[in-house]
Amino acid sequence: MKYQFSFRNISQKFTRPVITNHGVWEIRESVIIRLIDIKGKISWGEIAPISWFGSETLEEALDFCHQLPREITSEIIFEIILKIPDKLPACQFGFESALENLQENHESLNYHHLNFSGLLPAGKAALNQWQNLWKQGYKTFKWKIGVNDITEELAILNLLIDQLPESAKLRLDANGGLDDNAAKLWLEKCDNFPNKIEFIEQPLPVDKFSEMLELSNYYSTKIALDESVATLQQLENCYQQGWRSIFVIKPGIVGSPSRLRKFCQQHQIDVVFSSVFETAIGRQAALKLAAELSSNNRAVGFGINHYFTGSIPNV
Ligand SMILES: O=C(O)CCC(=O)c1ccccc1C(=O)O
Ligand SMILES: [Mg+2]
Repeated sequence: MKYQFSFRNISQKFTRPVITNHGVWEIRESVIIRLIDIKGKISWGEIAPISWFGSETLEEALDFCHQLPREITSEIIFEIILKIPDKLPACQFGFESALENLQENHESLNYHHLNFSGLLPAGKAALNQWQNLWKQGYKTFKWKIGVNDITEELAILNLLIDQLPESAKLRLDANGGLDDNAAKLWLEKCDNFPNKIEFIEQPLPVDKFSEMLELSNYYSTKIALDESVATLQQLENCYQQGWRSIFVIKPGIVGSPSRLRKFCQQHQIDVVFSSVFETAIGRQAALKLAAELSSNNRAVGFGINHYFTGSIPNV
């Protein structure tokens, strides 16, 4: 049995640039891969790296694809996929999920029971955007912080909390952009609204693990690690070091789906699944994992497909 392998680099413009503590993100590039088996059955996969988040770069992913043969026998395809190095986590996800797609029928796919979190724009733009998402059924929102001056952001948070309906929940995502003092200010503030704030995501940079562990023991507002657990190795590491609060998992860059399943089944961790702004191809594979492995009924950070202008290009 033989598989035909091909791939293509695609790029899409965000409807509105994504602004985080890391800067302004305007264009999403990824690699779409295609496997065709001998019967002509086609399966897609997506490699959507975010190098500033700890995955490989797009160039490294493309280099990996370039060195693969265009025709792969079934004996070696599993070999290849199992041997993708850990420094290429987005490739591990793309290839393994493409192969899984070939092996199963799609009717088993059902993630309609999941709740979704909607992503608000940073800054005061959040104040006139949540209504739109609320109308579409979102009850959980995520707002980026650590982007503007903290006094200004804390004032916007007050307004946002006043405006949001009783049952709405809010997550704050600092993308590692706070210092110790700012993190404490935010956590103190959030402790005053225990029914409104679900958690603060990645308050401090990745190298400040023990400080975040300390903060999570001191404040009642939950802390979710995101950048700190971008890949499976990091996830395993933070778990070993005693993290028992929330873990954000971005399947698109975390690495091998089968290894992720194993980890989640072995350890009862509190997880939030989240997108890497992938196309419908990566999204479907990621949501499948979210449906299987989500815990505590936490909303998944996958908004709707309104991130990009235009439709998904032909591949
Ligand atoms: O998690 C979500 O709710 C949306 C996705 C998201 O915020 C995100 C998307 C791409 C890269 C980084 C992040 C992030 O959580 O920091
Ligand atoms: Mg985050």
